[in-house]
Amino acid sequence: MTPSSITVILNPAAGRGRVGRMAPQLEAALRRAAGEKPLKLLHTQAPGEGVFLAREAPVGSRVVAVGGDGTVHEVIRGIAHSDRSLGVVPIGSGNDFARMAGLHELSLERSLKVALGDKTQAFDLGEVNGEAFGASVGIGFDAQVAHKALSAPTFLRGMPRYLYSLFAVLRELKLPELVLEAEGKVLFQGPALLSALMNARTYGGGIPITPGASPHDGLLSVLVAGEFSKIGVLGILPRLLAGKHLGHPRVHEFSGRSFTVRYDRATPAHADGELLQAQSTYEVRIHPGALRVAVP
Ligand SMILES: Nc1ncnc2c1ncn2[C@@H]1O[C@H](COP(=O)(O)OP(=O)(O)OP(=O)(O)O)[C@@H](O)[C@H]1O
Repeated sequence: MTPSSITVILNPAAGRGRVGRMAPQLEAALRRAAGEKPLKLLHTQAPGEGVFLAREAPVGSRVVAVGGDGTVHEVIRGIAHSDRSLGVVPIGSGNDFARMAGLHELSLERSLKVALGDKTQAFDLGEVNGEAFGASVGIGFDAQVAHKALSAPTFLRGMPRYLYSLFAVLRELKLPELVLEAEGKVLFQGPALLSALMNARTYGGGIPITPGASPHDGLLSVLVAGEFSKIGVLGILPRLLAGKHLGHPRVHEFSGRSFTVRYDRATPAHADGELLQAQSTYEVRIHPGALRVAVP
């Protein structure tokens, strides 16, 4: 369906500042791709602002996120459960939402055309503690590493920053106790390294945590990594990166529409790679087909 108008939300900080550097070129290309369609170009000024800008977009419009998963996440939160549709021009570091939607390998020119185009598809929409998400929720170790990275020395960037944070978390590793429930039934109980509740197959920039997940099956794919020692973590990480972790006896898989994830303490979590306020309980569910996304 043709959107009534198009609002483009650019995050100048995304892709380590690439969107900001490319902004004049991107804006010119967007105007060309929009042709006669009414187009509004907005830049976020600060983290979180994308939610509000997207919320103000007109009824029935297309809201296009130009940036990475964080930008897409904010736009999704702003348009969830409305009649607005999402366009994505993936210029981030991770781009797992774009990967899920089959957009990440398009040329820039093609991805602009697709993001502004009329073809859309219904995607399942996630919800964690009342807030929408698109691709992933991760709770535990991976979120702790992301949290630690916020306070890592500023001279460390990219992979060295990640490795520094990973070993800092590993040094103090003390697993929380997890109870995972669905429909009143306990599915897992015990110490847990991490849990992932996924719409997408990947998170963290292509890590295939739930290779069987689909954003069109009306279900969340859930993975729990149970009790792992420090050495055990170092053993499972390379398997995880290669998508070879599923046969491991302490890795458990579930699927369903709604889960309660309860920890014995506040445990860090992220949604689409964006850190959430740490809680001890996360209610996670899926709304089948609730998000319309522009696709090739
Ligand atoms: N004007 C801004 N200045 C600084 N940060 C911003 C601004 N607008 C948004 N942000 C924040 O920038 C962060 C990074 O954005 P985003 O995730 O889109 O890019 P990325 O990190 O390069 O990509 P990915 O998440 O795919 O790895 C988000 O947490 C978002 O809230």
